[in-house]
Amino acid sequence: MVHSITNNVTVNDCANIILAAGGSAIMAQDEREVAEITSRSDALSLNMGALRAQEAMLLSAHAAKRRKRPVILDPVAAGASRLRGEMCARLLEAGLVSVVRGNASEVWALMTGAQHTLGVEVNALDQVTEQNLSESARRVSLFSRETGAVVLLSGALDIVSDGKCTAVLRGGSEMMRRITGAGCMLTSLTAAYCGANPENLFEAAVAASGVMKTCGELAYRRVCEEMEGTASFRTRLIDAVSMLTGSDLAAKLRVQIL
Ligand SMILES: Nc1ncnc2c1ncn2[C@@H]1O[C@H](COP(=O)(O)OP(=O)(O)OP(=O)(O)O)[C@@H](O)[C@H]1O
Ligand SMILES: Cc1ncsc1CCO
Ligand SMILES: [Mg+2]
Repeated sequence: MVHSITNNVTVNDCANIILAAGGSAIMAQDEREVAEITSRSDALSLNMGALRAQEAMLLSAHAAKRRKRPVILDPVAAGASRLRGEMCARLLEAGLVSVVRGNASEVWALMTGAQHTLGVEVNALDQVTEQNLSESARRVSLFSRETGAVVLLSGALDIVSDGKCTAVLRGGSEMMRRITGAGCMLTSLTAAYCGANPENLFEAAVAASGVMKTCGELAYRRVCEEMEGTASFRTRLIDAVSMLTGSDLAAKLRVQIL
């Protein structure tokens, strides 16, 4: 059971991907009930696209900490306004975050306080490439040690680190960037797997990254076969998660431990 405080743009996709993965979803933001809902859930997902629910986020995060439930932070557009960066910093500095899942611009903004992202999408200059991979992985690992949170930085290459071990996952599809919410869905999937595997959040984050990359490939293959576009891709992505088997995943998964 994942309790999500998330944005209105992608909330339905977030609920559906959790269900597709075998979890249950509850979206709740009212300050009078959130602590109770979090206490009864296995994981809490906080998405900065729902910044109006700041008080609810803090109440929920404290409830999760009391119950030792993992808290997954999606720092949506962390570099786009001071308020977003400050709220993320507040949660991180209070030790309320177990896993951070963001794109490169968001993670670098949290690390440096820089505000050069215009919106929710990654800035091309920030992206992880094969050329800057080892330096990027070093920074992600450092950020994980600084915050005590597992960090999942997503993009063409996903990097996952718990400060000791760092993994790189390749694959997925360019089309994942042409829909809104692939990142929010990855955050939701991460929360579902962290709720199911609270003893090993690094492994849970690697699993979420690997499932999303694999399903992005399966969905892309399907839309190409059917000559479909981005709206169908979004549907096919959730379809692929709901139909994925362990052997499909084992056959496709490519995890490199650095
Ligand atoms: N160029 C790419 N090639 C392959 N996979 C990609 C690419 N870009 C993103 N992805 C995948 O898309 C998913 C979402 O990651 P992304 O970094 O785009 O999130 P985001 O920027 O937070 O998205 P949003 O805010 O729109 O939800 C991840 O599974 C990631 O691996
Ligand atoms: C487009 C958008 N704006 C705030 S949240 C969100 C969803 C993708 O992050
Ligand atoms: Mg995002």
